[in-house]
Amino acid sequence: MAYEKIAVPADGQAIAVNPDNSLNVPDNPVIPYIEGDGIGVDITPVMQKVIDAAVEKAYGGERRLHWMEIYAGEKSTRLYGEDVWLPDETLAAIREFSVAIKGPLTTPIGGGIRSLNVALRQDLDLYVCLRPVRYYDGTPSPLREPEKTDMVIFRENSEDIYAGIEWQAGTPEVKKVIDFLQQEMGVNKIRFPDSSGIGIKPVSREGTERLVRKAIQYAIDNDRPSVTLVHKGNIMKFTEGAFKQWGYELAQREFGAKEIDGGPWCSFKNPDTGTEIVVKDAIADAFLQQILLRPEDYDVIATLNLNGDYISDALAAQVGGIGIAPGANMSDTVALFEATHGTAPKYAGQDKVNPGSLILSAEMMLRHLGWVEAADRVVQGMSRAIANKTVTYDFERLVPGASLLSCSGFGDALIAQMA
Ligand SMILES: NC(=O)C1=CN([C@@H]2O[C@H](COP(=O)(O)OP(=O)(O)OC[C@H]3O[C@@H](n4cnc5c(N)ncnc54)[C@H](OP(=O)(O)O)[C@@H]3O)[C@@H](O)[C@H]2O)C=CC1
Ligand SMILES: O=C(O)CCC(=O)C(=O)O
Ligand SMILES: [Mg+2]
Repeated sequence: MAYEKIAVPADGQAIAVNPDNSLNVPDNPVIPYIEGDGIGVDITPVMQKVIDAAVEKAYGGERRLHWMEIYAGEKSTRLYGEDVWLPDETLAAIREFSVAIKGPLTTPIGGGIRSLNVALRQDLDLYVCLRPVRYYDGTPSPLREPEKTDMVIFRENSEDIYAGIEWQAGTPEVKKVIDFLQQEMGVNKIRFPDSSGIGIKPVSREGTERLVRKAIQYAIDNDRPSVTLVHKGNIMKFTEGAFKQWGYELAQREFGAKEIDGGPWCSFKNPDTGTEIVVKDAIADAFLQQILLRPEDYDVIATLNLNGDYISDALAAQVGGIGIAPGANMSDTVALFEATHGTAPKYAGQDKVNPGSLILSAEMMLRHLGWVEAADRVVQGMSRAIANKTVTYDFERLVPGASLLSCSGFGDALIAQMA
């Protein structure tokens, strides 16, 4: 496809998706990347340098990523025009090249601009937000035994209140919605109808099933002992309660799970290893205290969009903070890797923040490509740099005796530790 502002590297090749959704990865794949707003300018080049070094060390020049810049957010408005936050060709490039990575993008609070991060997920139907949470030795943590936190979050990425269906208080539109609810639906529980904004929370069986299916399959493929459906179904019965119900039904119907002691928990044998996988559920508020008190009880987490957003940052804090928490947004054919944190605007351009989150997101990307030798080197470099206490400000302020490195300095320390 011909692009207007995107320069496709002449010596790179597109990753192809096979009919069974596996990837056909050439040795010179083109990887589209969005630099990101705020600290994107600091962390993205460091991530690229670390990943290039890991690939070089692993494959000695036989394999190389060909980075291709694509645009979204403030940089896009400078290039394409002041109202163009997410150009069509950015979406087209991610679709064409199948695997991409992005820095964080700003979403102003209130006002009319909706989240570009959410828009990317919705437009590309990247319905899984995958966020693994694990401990690296030496990382500062508020827990006594942080190594017991080892979870993988599957956050539903396309529905829930993130669908952005809402109307502002005081507008004719919200009045129409409230009139409809009161007059035609018999609703009499809107406490202050004249000054309410209204938001809608769609949660479907299809959306739930495709997410829970991925979470259970991940538990099978990675020999994990449990999948926990996290919801607030006691209050939101037909959305979060239905998510739980549909999740259990799917586990029984598609994976042959059987109820334990009359249910609703159920379990089945991993077809690959024969070990038992338990499918259970937890109510979101109780879950947030359980992860602090008994993190070892939880492995794979399947949850709705808003819960997943909260849980991601809370769990990240247990093992060092959002500065090193990685993630990916995935459909069956496209994967867009991204840090869990945002644009941290007060640190933008200072070469200060931790690039670990984006680097570990790229490490997930290498694994997704099947380039495990390079991915392993990234983990090795990260583990050793942290264990050596050569860290960025966020860790340095919490670790006695640590040496303070800049964002780029940490990238270099990580590279120096790779075999
Ligand atoms: N996927 C995305 O692109 C996301 C975008 N956003 C957007 O980002 C903007 C800012 O959001 P905000 O709520 O401030 O959240 P941020 O995640 O940007 O920052 C919150 C705090 O987290 C810490 N932090 C974040 N990133 C790093 C890092 N790389 N290294 C070390 N510490 C880090 C800093 O803590 P401290 O002050 O203690 O140093 C920072 O002040 C908003 O517009 C929001 O919508 C938010 C989340 C995700
Ligand atoms: O899009 C945003 O501005 C925030 C998104 C977010 O917090 C997340 O995806 O974790
Ligand atoms: Mg978030």
